[in-house]
Formats: sequence, structure tokens, C-alpha cells
Amino acid sequence: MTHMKMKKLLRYIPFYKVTKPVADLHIKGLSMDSRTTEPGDVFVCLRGVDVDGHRFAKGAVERGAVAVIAEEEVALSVPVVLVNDTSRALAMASAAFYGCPSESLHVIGVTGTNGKTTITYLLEEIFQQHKKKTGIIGTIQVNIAGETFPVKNTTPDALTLQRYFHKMHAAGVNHAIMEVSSHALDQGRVFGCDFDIAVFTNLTQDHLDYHENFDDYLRAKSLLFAQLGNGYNKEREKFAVINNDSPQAKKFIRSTSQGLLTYGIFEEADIKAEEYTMTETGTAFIMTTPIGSVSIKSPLMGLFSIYNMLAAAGAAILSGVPLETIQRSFQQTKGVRGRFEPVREGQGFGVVVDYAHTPDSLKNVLQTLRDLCKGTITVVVGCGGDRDRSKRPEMAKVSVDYADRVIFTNDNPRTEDPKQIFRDMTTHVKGRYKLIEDRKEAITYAIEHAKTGDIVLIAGKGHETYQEIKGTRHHFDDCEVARTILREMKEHPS
Ligand SMILES: CC(=O)N[C@H]1[C@@H](OP(=O)(O)OP(=O)(O)OC[C@H]2O[C@@H](n3ccc(=O)[nH]c3=O)[C@H](O)[C@@H]2O)O[C@H](CO)[C@@H](O)[C@@H]1O[C@H](C)C(=O)N[C@@H](C)C(=O)N[C@H](CCC(=O)O)C(=O)O
Ligand SMILES: Nc1ncnc2c1ncn2[C@@H]1O[C@H](COP(=O)(O)OP(=O)(O)OP(=O)(O)O)[C@@H](O)[C@H]1O
Ligand SMILES: N[C@H](CCC[C@H](N)C(=O)O)C(=O)O
Ligand SMILES: [Mg+2]
Repeated sequence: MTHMKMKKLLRYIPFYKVTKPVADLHIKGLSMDSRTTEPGDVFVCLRGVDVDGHRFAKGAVERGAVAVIAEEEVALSVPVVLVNDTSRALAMASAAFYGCPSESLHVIGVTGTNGKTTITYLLEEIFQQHKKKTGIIGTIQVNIAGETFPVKNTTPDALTLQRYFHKMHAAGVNHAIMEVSSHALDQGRVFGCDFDIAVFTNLTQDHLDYHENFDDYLRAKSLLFAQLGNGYNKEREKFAVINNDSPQAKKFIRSTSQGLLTYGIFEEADIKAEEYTMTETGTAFIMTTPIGSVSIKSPLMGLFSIYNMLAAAGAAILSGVPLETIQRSFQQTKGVRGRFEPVREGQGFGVVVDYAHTPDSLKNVLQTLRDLCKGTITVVVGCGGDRDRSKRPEMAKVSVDYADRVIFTNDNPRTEDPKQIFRDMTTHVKGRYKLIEDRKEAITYAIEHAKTGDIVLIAGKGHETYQEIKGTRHHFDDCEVARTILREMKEHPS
């Protein structure tokens, strides 16, 4: 789509008031950033977390914006469309501008504190086995039928998101799988998106820097289920796939009026894992489902991986995938980059890189390692700067409670002083840890002190390839660093 009539665009925005007639106005695009606005664009003023986009409306008009969507009157030479909520208006306008592409895609949204990326990749593998063309949007990257794009956010802004859906549609993708963050739900980034299936993983502490409290975090997450079925396409049935073992399951179930499929291990559920076992090589269980039972063997480790497989299986079954395909896919899965990823250079101890950056995920991973480890467990971990401060002492406590040796180090201090982050982390833990600010030094120390049968967990950064310090991103990759150290040790044994 290269242009559209403003009149048509406005049909998708339910309530608005215009300051000047827009009947004959042709628009060439939408913009939410005055720095990149182009002639013919409609500029949408977003009330940001840092600044108020209304301040930039004039600048956008100077760059050629032909209309502005705003929440308050702004004195401009072009028509201003007044709405209650510009974020949601942007989402609807973006969907309209790109021809509502999500309506013609089979869209699966995954939300929850942990497991989103993993489940989306499990689903990508299943659908590819099922010979579907996939598009995936999430923390690691966007991948549209094999073409990849770097990401700034786990869930992109509404305009970028609709552009990706449009690209998917044009590339012949039929299955779009995406992570939906609580920030995205709160800011209406996915408001213009017609989800067919919404998956809930779990809800534990994170992001309380952004959300006022845990209830506010829950409310944001539940919006995905509340908006299920609100799209224009009423022909296809919509489903919520809910983890019934989560203490919050009922609240999510109550948020939707659409179909429901539950999964779990301990509570009653439509999809259940029974007789599960865990070994050094993975997990095995019997998966009972509404379409039959199947025996699952997978290289994925830990109880949390079983939950991720059940969630993926739920969405896949609702998408018409046979159980045998799901079974084969779980057996052959390569896992996800930076999620419980082993680094093997022939050393006699284990090194695992994992993206655990919340108290609950760290606990899950350390518990899983405890069951596998014959020796001692060392954890190398830090807490991100400019993020939830209240999770810092919790993550430190989990480290000290579940690992034998604890090394606290930097993990993207961003604009914060690392020493303040360490102070926050260690207020309630006494002794039993070592502080090594430089992450490479910390990893080196952990690996050099590991003995046969031990395990070193390097947590928090997973797939990330940078360390952000004072606004600058320096190249840093946990797997790469660990591999280099292990190789040097092999070449120069001391
Ligand atoms: C805190 C937060 O959520 N920030 C997001 C938000 O930016 P913002 O509200 O701060 O925007 P702003 O800088 O205040 O600007 C407001 C408006 O003015 C405009 N502007 C600004 C300056 C100017 O000169 N001209 C102009 O027009 C901006 O384009 C914007 O439209 O909206 C942007 C567009 O959607 C996001 O990219 C940005 O994410 C930042 C980068 C971020 O770090 N977000 C994190 C916290 C986040 O969203 N994380 C979640 C979850 C991660 C996970 O757990 O997996 C995610 O989905 O990534
Ligand atoms: N179902 C789960 N329950 C608890 N912890 C999990 C679960 N799945 C994965 N984890 C842990 O959480 C970490 C992050 O997993 P993943 O990247 O799949 O989650 P995410 O929800 O996408 O996270 P983010 O919000 O950062 O994008 C993993 O490295 C692992 O330690
Ligand atoms: N998407 C999450 C990832 C955090 C990962 C951790 N390495 C950190 O930097 O805190 C966030 O931006 O909050
Ligand atoms: Mg993710």
C-alpha cells in the first residue's frame, strides 16, 4: 500500500473529532516519530514514557505531515484528529493502513513472565514440520519466511508490527507467532492485531519498575485475553491456552469470552504431562490431550520445559497439527539460542548459558541443574540497570539459596552505577558471594575454579551480544566468552 484516503483510515477509529475537514486528504504513510516523518504522512502524537509526542507535532508538520492524530488540541496548519488514546488509535490506523494483515494470518500471541521466546520457537519448529510458512516476532529477532530483521523491543510498536504482518502476508506466510510483552499490552502496541490463539505461560515477579504493582502487571497481561476476538474477522474461532497450574490461571480465564484450552502438570487440565521423568539428556512424559495421548521424549531440560512444550502443543493442536508431528518436533528440537545452552569444549564440567533474568526463572534453572549435578554449582549472574529494582535482592537470594558458589557481576548496567546495583542485590544476603564487576573476569574465575562433575551457570544474558554500560553497547556474548576461556584452558593447561 503506498497511499490511502484519510477518510477511509478514520473508519477504523471508532471515536474522534476533527478540527478541519479531511474528506479529500490522501496520505502516504503513518509516523510516530517527528525525526523520520516524511511528506504525506499522518503524524501520531504518543504520550511516551520519556517525552510527550505532542511536543513534536509542529516539527512533523514542517517535515511534511498532512494531518496529526492527537489527544489534545495543537495549533497547526493541518487537520488534527482528536482521540482519547493515541496509542490505540495508532494501532488501529496502522492495521487499516496495511490492509488489516493480521486478519488473514493465523496469529498466535504468547504472553507471561517466562517461556515466551521458547514457546514461539517450539511452535515455529512444529509448524515448519507441518509444512507451513512461518513468521516469528520476539526477543531474539524477527524472522519472516527465512528473512531476518534485528529488533529493538520484544514486541514492536504498532506501526512496525503491522508492517511486519503486511510483509508476512506478502511473503506467503500463513502462521505468525509472536511474543506479547506486558509493556506492549499496556501501550496498545498489539491493539490492532487479530489473534487467533493467545497463550499464557506464567506470572511471577518482573518489570515492577514499569508497572505500579503486581496487580497492574497482571492486568496488562490479561489484556491479551480480553482483546481476543475483537478483530473484524469473526469467522474463525479464537482460543485462549492457559497454564492451569499458575496461581493466576482463573483471572486469565475470566478475562476472555472465547474458547479455552488448559494445560498443566499438577491441576486438572485439557492437556497434561503424566509420568514425567528427567535425565541428563532431557525429559520424557506422556502427554494426554483432547485428541489422544502420546509419549514425548525431548532434549529440553527441566520441569519448566515440560510446561513450555504443553503450551506449544496446545496452540499447535488448536491449529490442526497432528500429535505425531508435535511428538517428532519435540524430539528433534534444537532448543533456543541462549536458553539452557551448553558450551562444550571437551571440559570435564558443565557450562550452561541461560537467559534467566527473573527470580523465578533463575530458581527453575538452578533447581534443574541441582538434579543433574554431581559436583558443585557455580552461578555467574547480575541484574540489569534501569529495570525492576525490586527483583535484585530476590535474584541474589535465589542465587545464594540454590547455588554452591555465587559470583555477582554486571548485566547491562545501562545508565546505573554497577555498585548501586550490587548494593540492591546484596542487602539481604550475607557473605557467600563474590563480586567481580567485569563479566569476562567473573566467567573466567568461575570456569577456572570448576572441577570435574561441577556445573557453571552463566545467567541473565542468554542470546544477547552486548553489554550496555552508560548508554554504550560493547560486544559481549556469554557463549563466545566461555568458549574462548575453555579453549585457552585446553591449549595452556596450568
Ligand atoms: C519504557 C518503554 O516501554 N519505552 C518504549 C516506548 O518509548 P517511549 O514511550 O519512551 O517513547 P518516548 O521516547 O517517550 O517518545 C514518545 C513519542 O515521541 C516521539 N518523539 C520523540 C522524540 C522526538 O524528537 N520526536 C518524536 O516524535 C517518539 O517517537 C514517541 O512516539 O515506546 C517505544 C516504541 O514502541 C519503545 O521502543 C520503547 O521501548 C524502549 C526502547 C524499551 O526499552 N522498552 C522496554 C522496557 C520494553 O518495552 N520491554 C518490553 C518487554 C521486554 C521483555 O521482557 O521481553 C518489550 O516489548 O521490549
Ligand atoms: N515456563 C517457564 N517457567 C519458568 N521459567 C522459564 C520457563 N521457560 C523458560 N524459563 C526460564 O526463563 C528464561 C527466559 O526464557 P524465555 O526467553 O523463553 O522467556 P521470555 O518470556 O521470552 O523472556 P523475556 O520476557 O525476557 O522475553 C529461560 O532462559 C529459562 O531460564
Ligand atoms: N527484555 C528484558 C531482558 C532483560 C535481560 C537482562 N540481560 C537485562 O538486561 O536486564 C528487559 O529488557 O528487561
Ligand atoms: Mg522473550
